[in-house]
Amino acid sequence: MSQTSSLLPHKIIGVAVIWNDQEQILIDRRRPEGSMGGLWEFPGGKIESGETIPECILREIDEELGIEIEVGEHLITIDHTYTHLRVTLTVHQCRHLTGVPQALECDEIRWVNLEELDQFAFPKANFQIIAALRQSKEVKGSNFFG
Ligand SMILES: Nc1nc2c([nH]c(=O)n2[C@H]2C[C@H](O)[C@@H](COP(=O)(O)OP(=O)(O)OP(=O)(O)O)O2)c(=O)[nH]1
Ligand SMILES: [Mg+2]
Repeated sequence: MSQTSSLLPHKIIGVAVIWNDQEQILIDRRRPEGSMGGLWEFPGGKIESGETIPECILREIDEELGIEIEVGEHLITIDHTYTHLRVTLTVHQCRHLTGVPQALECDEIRWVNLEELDQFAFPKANFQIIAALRQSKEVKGSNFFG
């Protein structure tokens, strides 16, 4: 890690890996303008003061996609330093409950399976999330809640 990382802005982010009944995961493409524009991500966003991570995830998913989810177990927490920014991504396994996802704050959304994730361009920190998802599937022999 670079010695100047403490001078960078630091964002604390709650991130949702949302599964549906077809064992697919919801991903969204960031808007073209702005940081990491055009890259795919797992939905989520910045924690607000007084919130827990599960509360942040529930709020962000309602704001960004207009759906209701169940926030399940913690998958992984990643601390990653980009050139301009440090992020702490706390990732939870989640289950889609109700509502059809809408691209309210992103460019595009898709349901994909674990194997298909490699076909999409994600920010660098996400390689660890995807690796953790694959490992979790191997260990448990199922994706989630299964
Ligand atoms: N939601 C989400 N963010 C990710 C992922 N991977 C990754 O590096 N990030 C980074 C991108 C952003 O810098 C940050 C997410 O915060 P955000 O979406 O609220 O931030 P933003 O830059 O879009 O919004 P803002 O500061 O302009 O309000 O975390 C991911 O899989 N999901
Ligand atoms: Mg966001």
